[in-house]
Amino acid sequence: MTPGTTPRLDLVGALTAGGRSRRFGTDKALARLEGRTLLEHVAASLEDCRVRLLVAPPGRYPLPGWLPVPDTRPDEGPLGALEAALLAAERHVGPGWVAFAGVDLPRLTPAYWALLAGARAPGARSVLTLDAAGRAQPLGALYHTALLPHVSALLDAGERRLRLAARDPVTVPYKAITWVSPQALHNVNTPADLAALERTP
Ligand SMILES: Nc1nc2c(ncn2[C@@H]2O[C@H](COP(=O)(O)OP(=O)(O)OP(=O)(O)O)[C@@H](O)[C@H]2O)c(=O)[nH]1
Ligand SMILES: [Mg+2]
Repeated sequence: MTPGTTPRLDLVGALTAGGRSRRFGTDKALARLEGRTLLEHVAASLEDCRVRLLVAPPGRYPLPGWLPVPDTRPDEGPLGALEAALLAAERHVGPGWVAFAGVDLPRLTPAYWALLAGARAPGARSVLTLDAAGRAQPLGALYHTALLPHVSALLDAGERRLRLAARDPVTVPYKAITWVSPQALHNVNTPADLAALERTP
C-alpha cells in the first residue's frame, strides 16, 4: 500500500492456507492467475489490515509482512484455523475484528473488506456476504474475537463446519450483506474453477 492513499482498516487480516488442496490436485495456494499466485491475490486484498496473520503449517509459505500462525488443531479445517486466527488476534491486538479469508478466493479486494468493515452492526459478532442463492458465505467474512469460546466449543464437540461459527446463540446473529458482486467470492476448489476465472477476468 502506498502510504497516505488508503486508511488502515481496524481489522486483523487472517489468511488461512493450511489445506491440502485435494480437489485441486496440486497446492492451489501456489497456482497462478494473472501473474500472481492465489495466495498473493488474497494477501493483497488484506493489505490495509493493521496486522496480518498467515494461518498455515510453519514455513510452508514465505509471505513478507505476515505473522506466521500455526494451527491450534492441525488438519481440523478452516474452523480450526479460525480458532487459531482469533486467538492470535487477541494476543497481538486484543479484542476486535478479524477478516478471515482462504487462499482460494482470489477475487477478494481491499474494497470488499472495507465494505464488510462498514457493515458491522452494533452487537453483531460476524459479517458475512450472501451468495446468489442467498446462502451466507463463511469464508471471506468478518468474525469478532468474542466468538472464540463458541468456536472452541464447536471444535471440542467434533464440529468442523465453518458456517456454524457465525451462529453463536448467546450473541446477536450474524449481519448478512447482499450488495457484493458474486464474483468477489469465486471459490477455486478445482482446476476448472481456476480456468473459469481465466476466461472472465
Ligand atoms: N490453517 C488451515 N487452513 C485450512 C485447513 N483446511 C483447509 N484450510 C484452508 O481453508 C480454505 C478453504 O478450504 P478448502 O477449500 O476446503 O481447501 P482445501 O482443504 O485445501 O481443499 P480440499 O482438500 O479440496 O478440500 C483454504 O484456504 C485452505 O487452505 C486446515 O486444516 N488448516
Ligand atoms: Mg474452498
